This record gives sequence, structure tokens and C-alpha cells, in this order.
Amino acid sequence: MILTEKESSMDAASTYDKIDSFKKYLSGDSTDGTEDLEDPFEDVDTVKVAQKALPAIDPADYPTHSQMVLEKRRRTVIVAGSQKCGTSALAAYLSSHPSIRFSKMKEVHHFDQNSNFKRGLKKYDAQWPLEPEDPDFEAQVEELGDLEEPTLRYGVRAEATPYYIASKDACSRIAKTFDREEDDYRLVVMIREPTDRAWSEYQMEMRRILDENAMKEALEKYAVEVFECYMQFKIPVFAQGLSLEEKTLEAYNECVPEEFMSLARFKKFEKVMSRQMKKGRASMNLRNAVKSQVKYNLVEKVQNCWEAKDPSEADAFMSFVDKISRSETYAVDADAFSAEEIQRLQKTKIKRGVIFKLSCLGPTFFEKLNSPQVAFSTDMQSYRTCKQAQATLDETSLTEVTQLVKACYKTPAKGITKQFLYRSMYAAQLQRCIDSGISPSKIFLIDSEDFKSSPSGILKELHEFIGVEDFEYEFNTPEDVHAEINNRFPTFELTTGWRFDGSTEEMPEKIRKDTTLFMRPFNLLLKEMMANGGMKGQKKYSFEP
Ligand SMILES: Nc1ncnc2c1ncn2[C@@H]1O[C@H](COP(=O)(O)OS(=O)(=O)O)[C@@H](OP(=O)(O)O)[C@H]1O
Repeated sequence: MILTEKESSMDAASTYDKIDSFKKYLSGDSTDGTEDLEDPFEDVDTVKVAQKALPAIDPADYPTHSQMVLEKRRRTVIVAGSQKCGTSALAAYLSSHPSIRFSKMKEVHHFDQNSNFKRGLKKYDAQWPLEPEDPDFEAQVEELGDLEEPTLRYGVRAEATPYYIASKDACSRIAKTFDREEDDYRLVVMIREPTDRAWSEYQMEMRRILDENAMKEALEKYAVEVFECYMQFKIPVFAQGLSLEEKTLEAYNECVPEEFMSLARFKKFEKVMSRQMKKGRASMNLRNAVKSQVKYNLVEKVQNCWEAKDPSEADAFMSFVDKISRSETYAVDADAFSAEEIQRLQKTKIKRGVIFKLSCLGPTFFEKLNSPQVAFSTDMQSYRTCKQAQATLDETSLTEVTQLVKACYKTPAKGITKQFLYRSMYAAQLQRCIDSGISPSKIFLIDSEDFKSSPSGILKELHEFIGVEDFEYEFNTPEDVHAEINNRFPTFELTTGWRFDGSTEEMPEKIRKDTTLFMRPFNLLLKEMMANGGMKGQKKYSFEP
């Protein structure tokens, strides 16, 4: 979606109108039109492609990608978990296999995130764009007609979103979307010693918080400098032939100090920005990226300095913020609101990108991470208390444990965050996935340690399960695997807090001991499930129960 010059022209008054309409929105009398935001995918029928009737042929007879393409069949291979168990390494392998098409992004988050799922299968399919070298390219383009981005429709395709297995919705959505012969799926789930996995996640969260703090500090430090530089560009004046995006990017490149640019959080912003630039068009992503800057208060800082120097320019700046973020973001001065209104605003958790003064931000604004003692012990304690209240449920039965976990671990409706123990309870998650319609025979299990030490045997079996020919990969060392991950998914390590070998600090001994004990019943159930549950892949894990 391109913002026209007309749209991006200065109109300071409208900013303040918006404050009024925002107040109305808060009081339930919204006239701001926010709900009418254009969603390019809203009318796409989620299962239209999948439902296309095709002759029944046993997929096992058509194992390779190109054969599947010719037979107009598709198989989606989903590495569905678990987080911190080596899913990126596996993704690097699969994406190098000649008969597997891997998604553009490592983690697609289509089935766990409501906002993505709502956009339909067309949006998901766009992760596998059609290339001229694809078999039957011409025929497929013709068939696809005037689609903006023709996508690979047949063959074996794969993605890796480790959140899926922990999500309450992903498995049932996958089953409903793909469970048919000509458009089927396979799930791959990796497991790792549960305490190690939980600690690895904790450490990644810690890195993320550090990244955020670094961003925050840099904003504090450089706000004035950035502002001075912006002044030269006079961002709100868009009459010099450059589009809003070009101007913004140019200003960022010119104004933002090196030290700032190397920050992970900033890299994320930059990544979205340059992708949009390459495409030559702005989009929801661009607006979201800008909103993330808004969140970090840069806009407000700049605005304050601006105001001090030249109030008329400050109005223009407000207008810029307003325009770039359309009706989703309201540039407001917190002083314009009463204390009660501010309280209500804080409850919206900046869903609408309101720009607050720093002093008005609630404690949940910036992510927090409890100490390991608190994070792990509180979690264990609250589970135990909850378990006592469910006295009829027994931890030695898989069905009952699944119910216990369901009752005692509330998966947030939106995303799953910092549930270190929950995500190591593999048995309960697998069972829930099976209960929601995924046949165990479609799930392939991999033990992370075994995979790390000797991948080739596991990969051979996996290839067969996926229905592609066996293949000898050229990665022989962990360094090679690491390089391949960065080669295939170049911004992943830079922007997400993920590291190839991230566990640097030791887990405090007492917490390790308690956690390992806590995990035992779940591990015993997993052991039973692996041996007799009908799932494919490894039949036992490498760690102590
Ligand atoms: N080949 C191979 N096999 C198994 N495991 C491996 C492999 N290579 C890396 N690793 C370890 O995987 C951990 C990161 O896992 P993920 O890539 O799944 O993390 S994430 O869910 O995408 O965040 C990460 O764990 P930590 O070191 O604890 O961070 C890596 O050490």
C-alpha cells in the first residue's frame, strides 16, 4: 500500500482531531474507522486450495517434489517444536534438500497466531513463491491467473515454527487445513532434556531483554543527535520527489549512529524497512516497523526537542507520525489526558500504538524477566497448588496429565511467553495435539542430543517419512550447520535473540535439581508414548527420566 503525497501532506489539525476521536474510542464511541483498516487477505477462503478435488493416488508412490508437482499433490512438512531443541539446525538441513522447498522465513507462525491464521491460506502459501525453474511453472502461472505473488502449489514444502506444539490452536488448525490425501502434512517434533530446554529458553529471554534495554539506552543517549540530523531532512516535507518510505529510510541511514544500528532491535526494524524498499511499496509491515519505533519512544523524544525549537515544525512532525501510522497510532501528549484516562490507556497495552510520555508507562510496558529462582520456583509452586485442587487427576495417566496441564497452565490466547516448564512437558503437548485431530502416525520425533551427535541416520529415516529421496548433506561440523542457518535465514540470529550455541551461564544447581525432579512424571509418560504411542522416529530419548 503506497502512501500518496496527498495522504502524507502536513495536516497538523487532524492529529489533534484524532486525539478527540481516540478519547471517543476509549469511551466506546469510536468513529475513527480503525476497524475498517484494509486487510488484503480478508476475503481469501482458507481451504479453497486444499479442497480442490484430485484423483486418489497413494502419496507414497510419488515421493519426490517434482513428481508431486506433476501429480498436482502437495505435502506440507511442519517442524512444530519444540522450542530450543535444534529446530533451526533441522530447518537448515531440510532447506538444503533438493526435493524440499523451505519457507522464506524459518518461523511462519501461521497456525499459532490468530492474526496470521485469519489471513488465510493464500498468505501462508506466499512463503513458497513460485520460481521459473519449478516444474510446470508455465502451467501453474496460467492456472494461478493474476495472483500478485504466484506461489508454489504442489510438491513437498516445509517450515519450522517451534511454537506450534505448545500452542492450544495450532494442531487442530493444521489438521483441518491439510488433512486430505492430495494435500497432506507431516509434523516433526524435536525433544531435548526438559530442564536443559527450559534453561536454554530462559537464557534466550535474557538476551532479548538485554537487546531491548540496549535499544532503550541508545534511544535515551542519541535522541537529541538523531533529532538534529532529522532536522536536516525535514521529514514531514515530502514534496521533494521521494516517497515517504524513501525519505524515512534515507533519514534513518543518515541520522542513526553506527552503535545504534548494530543493535538487534534496530536490525529488526531495518530488515523490514529494506525489504519494503526492495519491493518498492509500503505495507502493513512498514507501519508495524514504524510502530515499534514509536513504542520505544523515539518519536516522542524527537517531537519534544522539535517542539522546543520550532512549534510549527513540531506540529508537522506529529502529522508525520499520524500519517505514517494511519489510524492505528495516535500521537498524544499524556498531559492532555486525565489520570483515569491514562489508566485506561495503559490497560490497552499500547495495542493502538499510543505514544506516551515515558513517565506514564505502566510496569508491563517493557518486558521483564524474573530471576531464575522466581521464574522456575513460582511456576512449580503454582502448578502444585493447582494440582492439589484437582485431586482426582493422577500424574501417571497421560489423559489425566493432559487435563492437569490444561487446567494448570493457561496458554494465553495471544502468543505463548515465558512458560519455561510448560514447554518442556512434551507428553502433554503431544497428547493434546493428537487429541485435536493429528494422527500419531503423522508425527516424527527426534531427540535433540542424538540428532546433534549423529544426524545422518535420523535424517535418512526422516526423508522416508516425508516422502523424499535420501540425501547426503554437506554439513559436517557444527560450524557448517551454523553457517548454513545464517546463510538460509540471514536475519534470524541478528534479530531474535537466538544463538547457535547460546547456553553460556550455568543453571543454578538447586533450581536444576528441583526442575529435573518436577519433570519426572512428564518424562515417564513421554517414554511410554515414544515406545507405544504410534508416533514415528525415535522410540526413546537419550536423557535420564
Ligand atoms: N545440530 C543440532 N542438533 C540439535 N541441537 C542443536 C544443533 N545445533 C544447535 N543446537 C542447539 O539448538 C538450540 C537452539 O534450538 P532452536 O534452533 O530450536 O531454537 S529456537 O526455538 O529456534 O529458538 C541451541 O541450544 P542452546 O545452546 O541451549 O541455546 C543449540 O545449541
